[in-house]
Amino acid sequence: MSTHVEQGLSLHDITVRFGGLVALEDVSLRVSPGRVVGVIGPNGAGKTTLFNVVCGFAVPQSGSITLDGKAFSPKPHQLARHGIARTLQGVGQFNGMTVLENVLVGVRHRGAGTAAAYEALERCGVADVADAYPASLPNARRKRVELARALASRPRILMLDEPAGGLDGAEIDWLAELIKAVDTTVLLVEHHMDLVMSVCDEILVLDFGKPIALGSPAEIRADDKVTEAYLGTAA
Ligand SMILES: Nc1ncnc2c1ncn2[C@@H]1O[C@H](COP(=O)(O)OP(=O)(O)OP(=O)(O)O)[C@@H](O)[C@H]1O
Repeated sequence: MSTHVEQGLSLHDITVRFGGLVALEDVSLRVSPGRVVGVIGPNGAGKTTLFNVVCGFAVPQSGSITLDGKAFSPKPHQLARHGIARTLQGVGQFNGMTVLENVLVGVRHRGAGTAAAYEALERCGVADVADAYPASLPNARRKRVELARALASRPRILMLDEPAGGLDGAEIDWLAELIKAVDTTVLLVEHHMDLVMSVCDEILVLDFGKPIALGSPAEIRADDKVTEAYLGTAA
């Protein structure tokens, strides 16, 4: 008799429709503990929708999600309770709070405190702006603060939504090193192919909502369907 329980986050045959448009069609994905899993695809492929499903911002018409083998219905306000932290495409920070106060929002519920917030800010190289207001910072620094906010809760699953957006080469290199160094499971939705290829253990490729490939970076690079999907768009 097997007592094996599937650890981590799994999506099973997820379908999401917006009216007549199928944004995700029968998408399955397993995000095992400690892995960095990337989701890529041309514009409109369904990447953000998949991220939104895991965060509870979008509810699938069919399919299911499990967390450590148990049925999971994500709710945005309950993610922290399940050890899931996310960054958003924009930099969703409260402008009326300082950088430190923003990061504390991520740790307060877990009984940790200022030390954990500073540790995350230091790790992301932005402890020097702890007392600044996010709006006064350049985009790249704000994105680092957003990462610090997510990391400060010491999540077991870190979800990153287009973290490379708007960053230059040096910042993307820094981000790649950070993702490789975090000892947590990562689900990364990203356009920047070099970043995805350099940090991911496994990559899911979506095209018009359909999963067209799943494999290691080397397998994805060599997959003709993936090349076709990208060459077939103007992006
Ligand atoms: N709330 C919504 N209402 C209607 N259609 C939507 C909604 N959200 C997404 N879509 C549509 O679903 C499809 C998938 O969109 P999604 O944003 O998930 O793709 P994406 O891969 O993240 O694209 P991009 O790379 O451009 O960010 C697109 O055709 C999009 O127009």
